[in-house]
Amino acid sequence: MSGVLVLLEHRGGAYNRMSWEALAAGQEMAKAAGQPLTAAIAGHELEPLGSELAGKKLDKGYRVEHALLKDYTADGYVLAIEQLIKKLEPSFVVLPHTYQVRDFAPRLATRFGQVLLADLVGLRKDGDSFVFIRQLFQGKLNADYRHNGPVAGSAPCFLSVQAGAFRADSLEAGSASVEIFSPQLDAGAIRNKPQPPFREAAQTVDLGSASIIVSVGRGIKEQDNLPMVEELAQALGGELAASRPICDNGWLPMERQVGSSGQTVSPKLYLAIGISGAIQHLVGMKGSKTVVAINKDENAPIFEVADYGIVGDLFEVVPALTEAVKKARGA
Ligand SMILES: Cc1cc2nc3c(=O)[nH]c(=O)nc-3n(C[C@H](O)[C@H](O)[C@H](O)COP(=O)(O)OP(=O)(O)OC[C@H]3O[C@@H](n4cnc5c(N)ncnc54)[C@H](O)[C@@H]3O)c2cc1C
Repeated sequence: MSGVLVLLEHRGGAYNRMSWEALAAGQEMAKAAGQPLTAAIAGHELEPLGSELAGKKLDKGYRVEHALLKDYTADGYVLAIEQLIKKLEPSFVVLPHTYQVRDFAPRLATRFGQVLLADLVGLRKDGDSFVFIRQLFQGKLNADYRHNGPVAGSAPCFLSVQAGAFRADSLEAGSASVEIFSPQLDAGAIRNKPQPPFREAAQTVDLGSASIIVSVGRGIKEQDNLPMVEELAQALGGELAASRPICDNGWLPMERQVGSSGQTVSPKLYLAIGISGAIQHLVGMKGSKTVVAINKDENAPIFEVADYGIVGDLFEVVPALTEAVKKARGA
């Protein structure tokens, strides 16, 4: 038993970004452990995706192909991938922490008497083993986890990695052979009916292409206070965005949500106003060129990713900033 197996996810004939991030995590682990790296996709008629996978640095790729895998079902995926894992006997199985993975991966791990170590934000090598890092209490604590394995004959360690925790742009290119693996599947064993996939957020507002974003969090306290932040966004010529609680409250539409279950943005300027900086928010905006945070708590995690921080009451700072911007622009 040896090696790292990464399971990639695809939809509509394309991989999602988080799959490449999971593969980057797999490359890092394989390199650190000196173990082979394999990667797999499951579905039907996956040739173009297989060719794309062949261009990455890995030892081997697999297309887990069956007509019954054409549409995703948890039953189908668990049965098929279980067979691949039994054939390859990897030490680690790495997945992106997507909604689909949350649906089937715990059951897959249970088949091997394992749990899924979910939503990792990092890992490090410690002697012969790995330490995996997960966040607790809304990102206030980082916890270290170890797996007892790998030992001969033991089941693999199942891991899923959080969006943004590894960088897809650090993925190494290469040339790998990708072969077809045909699992034995029986229609009677697939009890789920394929459903339309869950969508994180409707994207009618394209925050992804905005160069200035003014983002507001729970520090704003009430919906009635939002126009104050809107005015700053307008003065700067930027788009208004928000953390999840603001959208969950219905104060702003879901498409303005930034984060792991919202949009991923990388503007030139990201203003975080009354946002604590939970990891689920940070993964959606940490690619921003310049981050300015306004928060009354000097220990708020947002300051760790901020280029400029203003420790203060947003109800004083925001109107003053809007005034200053208007003045500077001669408005
Ligand atoms: C599966 C999952 C997915 C999630 N996806 C997302 C996501 O996509 N996007 C997202 O944002 N969150 C997401 N979350 C929620 C996330 O964990 C946090 O709960 C959320 O980001 C917190 O939002 P916030 O920073 O606005 O609120 P809080 O954490 O409550 O922070 C409010 C901040 O405002 C500051 N503040 C208060 N009053 C003032 C004032 N007068 N002046 C200045 N500062 C003030 C406080 O100091 C505090 O730091 C997700 C959670 C889960 C479990």
